[in-house]
Amino acid sequence: MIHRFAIVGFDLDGTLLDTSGDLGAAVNHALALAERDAVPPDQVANLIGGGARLMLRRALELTGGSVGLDEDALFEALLAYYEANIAVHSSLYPGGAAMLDALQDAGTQIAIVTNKREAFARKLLGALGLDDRFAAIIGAGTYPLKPAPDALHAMVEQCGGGTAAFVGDTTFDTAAARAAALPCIAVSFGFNDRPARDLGADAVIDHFDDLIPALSRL
Ligand SMILES: O=C(O)COP(=O)(O)O
Ligand SMILES: [Mg+2]
Repeated sequence: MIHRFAIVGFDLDGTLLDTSGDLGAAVNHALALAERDAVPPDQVANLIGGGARLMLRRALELTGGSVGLDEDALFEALLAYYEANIAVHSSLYPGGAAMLDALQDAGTQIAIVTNKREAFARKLLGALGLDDRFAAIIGAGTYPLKPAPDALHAMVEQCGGGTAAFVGDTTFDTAAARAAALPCIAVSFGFNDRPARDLGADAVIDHFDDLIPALSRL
């Protein structure tokens, strides 16, 4: 046994996948409709983690506020653009494929819990040829968003129960894991809303090669 967990859950944006290019393009599409400047690529990561609505709100705040704008219409435009361009610049972080293989070879069930809309999460994972691997894919739509623990409880249930750990990149993930009483590992290469060592995780990894060793120490 390489680690003690029957289930390892992953956050999607900024944890398993670097989606900042496509999310950034979608948010900048909405900003352009509002005649706002684009958010520079190095600032896009700071907008992501609490769902698409919060991403748009944060982008509008950065570029002059939302007074006088039809935020609902901008949000719909953002979603439509994102859905049509969901996997143009998105890919697994380095070492992700080998790490998922190693977990599955060891008999571990892998799952996704994301604040991204579930249909989008499934479409993106499908476009990358990854959707068949996961025992559960849970996105926004059915349960309250992370940091609420509900989706993590549902993940364990959908995987048939057992000891679980969660891997994430923001305080939305670490707080959800804490609330669900699951051990949590933070990745330092994602869209961290605080320095990775301050996210409140049980361990921090800088590369997916270090995930299984970190799980085995929990
Ligand atoms: O949609 C978001 O803002 C974040 O999604 P995530 O939960 O996969 O990081
Ligand atoms: Mg994330």
